[in-house]
Amino acid sequence: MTHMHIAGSIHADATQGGPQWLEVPADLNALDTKLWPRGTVRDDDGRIVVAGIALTDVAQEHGTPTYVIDEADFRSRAAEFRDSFAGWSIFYAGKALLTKTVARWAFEEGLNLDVTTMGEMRIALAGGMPAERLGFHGNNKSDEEIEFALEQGVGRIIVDSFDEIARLERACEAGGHTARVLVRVTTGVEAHTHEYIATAHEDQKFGLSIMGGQALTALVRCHSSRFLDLAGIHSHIGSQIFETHGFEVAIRRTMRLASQFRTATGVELAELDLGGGFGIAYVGADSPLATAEIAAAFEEMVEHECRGFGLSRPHLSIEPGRAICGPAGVALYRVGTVKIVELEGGRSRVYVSVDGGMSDNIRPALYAAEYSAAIANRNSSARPVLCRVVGKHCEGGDILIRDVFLPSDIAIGDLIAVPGSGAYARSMANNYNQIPKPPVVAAKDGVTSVMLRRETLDDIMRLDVGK
Ligand SMILES: Cc1ncc(COP(=O)(O)O)c(C=O)c1O
Ligand SMILES: N[C@@H](CCCC[NH3+])C(=O)O
Repeated sequence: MTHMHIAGSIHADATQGGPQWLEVPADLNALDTKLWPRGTVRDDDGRIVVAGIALTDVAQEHGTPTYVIDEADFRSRAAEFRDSFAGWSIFYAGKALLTKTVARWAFEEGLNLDVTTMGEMRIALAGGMPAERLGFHGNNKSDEEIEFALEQGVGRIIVDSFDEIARLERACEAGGHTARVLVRVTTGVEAHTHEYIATAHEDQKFGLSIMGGQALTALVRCHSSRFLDLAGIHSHIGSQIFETHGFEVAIRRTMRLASQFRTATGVELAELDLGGGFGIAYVGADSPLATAEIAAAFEEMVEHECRGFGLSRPHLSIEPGRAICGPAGVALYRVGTVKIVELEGGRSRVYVSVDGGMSDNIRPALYAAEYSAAIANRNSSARPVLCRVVGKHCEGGDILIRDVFLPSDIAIGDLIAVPGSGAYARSMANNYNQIPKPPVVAAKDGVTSVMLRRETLDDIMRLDVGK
């Protein structure tokens, strides 16, 4: 196999769609610490070691693809939010990654949990998260979900529409419950992130508009309901956000809304929930703020707006998901084929196919999300080659990593580890091409334990009850 004419082996070439910013790494064996679970190293044999266990051993024990979650890393990030945002309520967003074990970790670290469906509620409760520590989200909660939440004593329901308010009141009346609610509002903030994960601009499905007046109407409506106990306002501007400006605007607009509510009712709202959205590093060029910096900025912004509107400081909440579980997770794949595709002008591109793809990580296909990767089973002194890491699905867009430098001796059987895979990978996994979903394995002190077992083809076959 020759790599003589591989474009991008010298530098990333924009004419091939290679990003200009992607620098040729000086040492492909070095691990950029901001991308990997804390404490990840290469051992003397060149194997990547996460939480004290070599990924080669993980692959041997659990097969590939597999998601590995470093328990200590998850817990340390949870604790960082708890400690940096002292006095705030932290709701870990279970949509990012939820298993019973993960719910228990969140609980043990003093966090609450944000859930969006019956399934998430059931897993959270089964993991020992007390119902009163759950915040129930969703723009189309079913009667069944609402009744279940009320019966279990879910701590708060974040209402998203007038239909839901009416549905919730009916369920409260029928079951003799009172529901503590927050009203999810759209602040009109254009969060600097992918369109599909920005959630506060006007023209999308979540929340009730501040600008259009529905948010205030909904707050007053909940306040005057004998079945609802209005806690306050909820705003979530989007996800994978690196700067605080969008939050600043959201805080100003929600505080203004709280002040308008006070004018309308004479009552000050007790709580403001600012949602999640804190970005993480997927590639070297990403530089997220430290949790403590975000907390300090938020405190200052809230204080400023409270002063401006003459409001007392409400109880504050946030809902980080990705920032807690994302960096804790690594996806492990095995290389199955390496193909050199000839391009125009005598150039070529290296396609490295792994044994997973868009069924276990839909994010690159859905959001053009970027990832990085490293060979996990060995060191290599071969020169860096710009590669495209692709999956095994029947889809040209089944690209896991569009551009990444890997050593030119990458070969069949090598293990590829993709950091930042703890969030929204397994939780958004699907069975495209009837591929079973990979397991999620917790790693701690050199030992792994399966949190979610690998789906089997039998599981999939059993669903097919046709003749
Ligand atoms: C209401 C709500 N809260 C919290 C989150 C968690 O977001 P992230 O994982 O970006 O922190 C989301 C997802 O975007 C969400 O929709
Ligand atoms: N699923 C999105 C983010 C969260 C959307 C939920 N509101 C992602 O993978 O980045």
